[in-house]
Amino acid sequence: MASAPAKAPPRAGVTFAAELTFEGVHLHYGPVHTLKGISLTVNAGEILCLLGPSGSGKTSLLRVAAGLERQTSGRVLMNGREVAGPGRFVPPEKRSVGLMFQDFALFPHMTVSQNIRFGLTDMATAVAAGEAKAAIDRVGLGHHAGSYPDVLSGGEQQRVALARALAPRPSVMLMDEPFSGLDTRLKDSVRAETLAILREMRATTIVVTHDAEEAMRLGDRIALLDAGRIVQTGTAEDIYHAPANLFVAGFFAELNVFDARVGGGAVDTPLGRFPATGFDDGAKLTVAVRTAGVDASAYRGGPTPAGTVLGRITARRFLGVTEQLWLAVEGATAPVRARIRAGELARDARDVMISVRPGDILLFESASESA
Ligand SMILES: Nc1ncnc2c1ncn2[C@@H]1O[C@H](COP(=O)(O)OP(=O)(O)OP(=O)(O)O)[C@@H](O)[C@H]1O
Repeated sequence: MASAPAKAPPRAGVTFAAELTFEGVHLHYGPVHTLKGISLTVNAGEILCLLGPSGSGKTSLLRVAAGLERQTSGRVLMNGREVAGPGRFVPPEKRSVGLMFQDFALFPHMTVSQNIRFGLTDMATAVAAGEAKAAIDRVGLGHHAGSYPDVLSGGEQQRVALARALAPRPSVMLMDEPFSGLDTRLKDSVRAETLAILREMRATTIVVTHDAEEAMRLGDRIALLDAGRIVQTGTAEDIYHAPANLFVAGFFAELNVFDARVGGGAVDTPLGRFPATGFDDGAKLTVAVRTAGVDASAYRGGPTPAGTVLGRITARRFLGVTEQLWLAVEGATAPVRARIRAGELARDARDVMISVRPGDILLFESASESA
């Protein structure tokens, strides 16, 4: 039998994952109605990303799940058992939840080892020491067990915070923007390693983020929050391909947006005429075209192929793999933006033929009409 690679990290202890359910949860902070009827189930062992703009209520929902905040109405259940509701409130320390915050919240006067053992007070000393050591080794910080947090890098502090949250083997892990304090280069590797550990532990996890790409990288599913309401829940692919509304579409991709009215089963936009299947003639639509779905090739005169419109480059910016173009197009009140592969358009191109990939056109009934 092949032996395991010498440097394989020790494996993380497995938790007993719980299903976590929110039922019609409302939360008021005085006059501020922060959560407006949240109903959501996070399956046992699932990693769910709670995504939304600043102030949408992500942290508040996490605090309700942890028991740090008591909702105004509605219920929270773990494995079908009410942990917060009209008649029952289980305090945070009795919920088997692990918490990890954006600033890591390590105790500066405690060593790495003491920080991790902090959450293991219910265990016999020898057992706690063993569990803490296993958690430290799993995040690769065995050599720093006796160090104080201030000598650790940001990435190392993140790993201590992760080990501390996971050492008691919580049934549910709640992570509030756990990577936002890290620089971009470090973020990718720390995120991948964290994900690997969460998968090993099989803890039910909610990760709060305001970054759609991060949510797509991490989550089995994503729940998108806007102003205290969940606007859509699904896999990254589901949401990207079939966003529920313009807000969701705009959260997942950069868009060009036009207003149009359906006529003859289609809409006319500055980028061409697109089919409007499923909408009534006369309906007012918002047409969103992902910038990554707009293509441009140099125009050197003569007739243009069907399905293309002409535009003039007003600005272009090299971004490494891609290039961003700003295009003046007849009928468009704002510059049309295109995200093309870098190097595909001649440097001297000025006038271009623009085409749009059908899969990148999204049609929504205009808010004023659907209200
Ligand atoms: N303790 C509090 N007292 C009063 N209002 C609060 C309190 N905590 C949060 N809020 C308000 O509730 C709303 C949601 O805040 P929350 O922190 O949950 O949003 P968030 O989506 O996590 O935002 P961010 O990404 O900026 O952290 C905001 O309007 C906020 O001002």
